[in-house]
Amino acid sequence: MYLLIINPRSGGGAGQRTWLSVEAMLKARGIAYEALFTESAEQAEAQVLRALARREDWRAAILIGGDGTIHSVLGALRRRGVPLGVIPAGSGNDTARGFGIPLDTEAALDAALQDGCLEADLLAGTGGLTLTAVASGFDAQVAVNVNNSRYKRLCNAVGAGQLAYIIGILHTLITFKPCRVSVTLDGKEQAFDQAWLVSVCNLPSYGGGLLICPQAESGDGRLDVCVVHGCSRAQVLRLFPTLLKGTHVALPFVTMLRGRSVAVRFAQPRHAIGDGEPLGTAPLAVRCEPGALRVLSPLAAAAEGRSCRASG
Ligand SMILES: Nc1ncnc2c1ncn2[C@@H]1O[C@H](COP(=O)(O)OP(=O)(O)OP(=O)(O)O)[C@@H](O)[C@H]1O
Repeated sequence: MYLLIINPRSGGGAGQRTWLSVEAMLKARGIAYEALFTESAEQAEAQVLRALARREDWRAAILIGGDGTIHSVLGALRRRGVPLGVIPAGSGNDTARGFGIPLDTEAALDAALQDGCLEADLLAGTGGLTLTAVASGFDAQVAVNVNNSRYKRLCNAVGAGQLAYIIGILHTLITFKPCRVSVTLDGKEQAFDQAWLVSVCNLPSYGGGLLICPQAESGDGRLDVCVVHGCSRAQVLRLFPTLLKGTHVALPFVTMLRGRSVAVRFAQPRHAIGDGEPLGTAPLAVRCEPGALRVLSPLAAAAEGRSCRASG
């Protein structure tokens, strides 16, 4: 029996449209499932826990939504053995990208119905559990500004969602002031002056494919950290296109770190987001929780040592 978890509102209504086509595919293939529509991020974890407790023969929890929806159910799936399948229906879909899950609905359903899964780490700490990245500073401020803006609604209404983020970057670039940050990695503290952002990653990309930590691997028991510091506004602006290929790692004002736990303390209050959802402005403390989640992934077949079977 499969549990389908659906956020109809994800991707501006893509969740509902995707569900309708998945429902038709499941019926056509004669696959047994129960559908659970989550009402809000706050209630989702309890809804999923209740559903999981109702029976013991769940083969997988297949989620239709974006990274924010996945974020809301991580607590229910952590260390539970029921693997997570993802049918992307968000605007960013960085979880799907990180696990090699196709963006096409039928191909993603195929990936969720096969048995190969990966043991994935989670980021635990400030704001609970995160699967993709905890971002703080400039990038989080862009997300907060875009979400609170009128231009986001205007851009979405004309089908130009990406444009809202370009406007958001320019808008934030004018107002944001870098400041000193202390980054304590596995107990060792380093300080960076004029810091723009510190991103703590479990998967390589955030923001819809921006490769902020291109070397990050979800199952290596480590978190990857990207610090952007000591650069001008023009250099930050030029940094964004390089994130599409992850070539920013070679720039002199970018420092990449790797470890098991990290604490981030900016000299000024700075916003943070986890899986694209707001986490507030408190200092961050994040640790890697190895193998806390099983994810159904087409990459499982090629992964040595960290692949698992959904039925096992
Ligand atoms: N489980 C849930 N059920 C209902 N609503 C949710 C749930 N989780 C989050 N939400 C709300 O729905 C919004 C959209 O969901 P989601 O983040 O999955 O899609 P998105 O923002 O379009 O895509 P992405 O996160 O991939 O960019 C979230 O920002 C949040 O406000």
